[in-house]
Amino acid sequence: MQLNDPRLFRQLAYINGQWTAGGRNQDEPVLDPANGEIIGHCALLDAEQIAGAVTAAEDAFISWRALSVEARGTRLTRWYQLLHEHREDLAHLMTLEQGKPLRDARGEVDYGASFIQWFAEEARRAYGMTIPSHIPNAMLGTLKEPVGVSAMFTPWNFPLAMITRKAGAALAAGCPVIVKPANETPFTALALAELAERADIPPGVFNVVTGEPATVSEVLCTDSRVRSISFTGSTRVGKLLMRQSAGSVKRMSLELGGNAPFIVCEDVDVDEAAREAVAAKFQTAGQDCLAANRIFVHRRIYDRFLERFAVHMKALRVGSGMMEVDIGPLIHRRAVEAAQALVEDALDKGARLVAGNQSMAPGANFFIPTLLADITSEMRVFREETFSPVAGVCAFDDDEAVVAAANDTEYGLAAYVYSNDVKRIWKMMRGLEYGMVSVNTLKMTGAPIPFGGIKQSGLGREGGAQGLEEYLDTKYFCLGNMPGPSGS
Ligand SMILES: NC(=O)c1ccc[n+]([C@@H]2O[C@H](COP(=O)([O-])OP(=O)(O)OC[C@H]3O[C@@H](n4cnc5c(N)ncnc54)[C@H](O)[C@@H]3O)[C@@H](O)[C@H]2O)c1
Ligand SMILES: N[C@@H](CC=O)C(=O)O
Repeated sequence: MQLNDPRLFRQLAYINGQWTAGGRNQDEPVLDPANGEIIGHCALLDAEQIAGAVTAAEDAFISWRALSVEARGTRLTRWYQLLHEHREDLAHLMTLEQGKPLRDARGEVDYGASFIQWFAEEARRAYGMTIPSHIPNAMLGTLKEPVGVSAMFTPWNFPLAMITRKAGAALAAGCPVIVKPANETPFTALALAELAERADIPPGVFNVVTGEPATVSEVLCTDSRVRSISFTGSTRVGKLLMRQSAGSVKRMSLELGGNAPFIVCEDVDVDEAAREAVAAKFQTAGQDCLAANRIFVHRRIYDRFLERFAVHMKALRVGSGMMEVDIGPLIHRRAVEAAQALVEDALDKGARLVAGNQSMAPGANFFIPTLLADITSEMRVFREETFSPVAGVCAFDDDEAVVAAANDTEYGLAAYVYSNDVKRIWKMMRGLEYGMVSVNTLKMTGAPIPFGGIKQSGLGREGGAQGLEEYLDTKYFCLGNMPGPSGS
């Protein structure tokens, strides 16, 4: 691997400021999804080593929380700057292990770094309040205090930004962090640890543990010293972590699956809406919790929309993320097989294949963008998060029915509406049971916004002022028998 700074490529876990090999030196290979070649190995820590990370974080909590908000902010700002200085290396590492096009990986470094900068500043505004007293001669109020050791499980689709969106908030709030990156993408996380060390984030404050997911989650979710669990990934694993954490009643932040509806009304520019829908569907090869999963198009423009969608979709270049492409490989072969199974299920149940020829795939882990028309709610492609470049489209006739169809899912993360009629937009936006609704634009995320879902898409919010709250407890105080305003 050719990095400008080879020290960013770390194959050991990072605990208490020490690069740590697995128990009995155990490790596992990490593969390049574009060609299946081994990029390197990551340590498989045992339960005792992971408990050691909790001890280190708990010890570090005392001095980290005691630092002034400026002192923590200075270190976070330095970390943010280092991410920018090493943008190219971080993007290369990310493309190697995740597969996304280099251009997208560079975008993710910028996106991920922006959370660190945001929270370095936002922590200054962790205000408590005073409360007009109902008790004679008492002063009432609240303080904000860090929750304590925070463990975070992060996914392979955004190996950098999902760490910084959680860790930036926790560190700024005064909480030490233990990150468990996805086993598919540990190297970006370990490079972040190297940069955290260079930014003078003290030992024990930012730890990265790698290992068997079940071993790591068993330790971190059941240890009562860990006060908060944050997870981004599938709803299935989110529920598992909730169950594991219930015994020690932890703070839970969950950013789980989505099944985003993308609603296109008949009053829009059809070609433009089709172009946007293609971008919304195929970002990160469809492996994105915000990806448009069910595309509802008004019947009056349905045929033209399908035609324009197919044109824009076919223009997408598929290949290794190291080349000039729009779509890289899926994360592994299982994901390709899962996509194929979704397509077969839809075709068996009457969907129409408009475009998508899998025989053109440039390798075993690639999936050619596929467009299915006339999907129905009986099909898996409608009910499940496809997490692949498979687009399902269906026609609608009236607004109330489309909102009801869009809400016909256990998920509630993001929804898109395209229309030029402000009253219609407002009505749909209020009716959609989603944590985030984006109108006439794809670009909705960023550090200042409260990212998150309702229903089985999760709990809590990341980013914005709300993102900091996830790592703060409210302490109420009542000072009794105080002198009155006159000093009496
Ligand atoms: N919301 C997101 O950003 C996001 C990201 C990745 C995956 N997903 C979901 O995952 C599905 C496909 O991905 P998959 O097959 O890898 O899903 P998965 O649920 O098997 O795994 C998702 C992630 O969870 C981790 N994981 C698995 N078991 C765990 C455990 N016991 N403790 C802690 N972590 C554990 C894995 O390491 C992996 O990184 C998609 O349908 C999508 O819903 C969502
Ligand atoms: N694309 C999302 C991450 C979920 O997969 C984001 O922008 O945060």
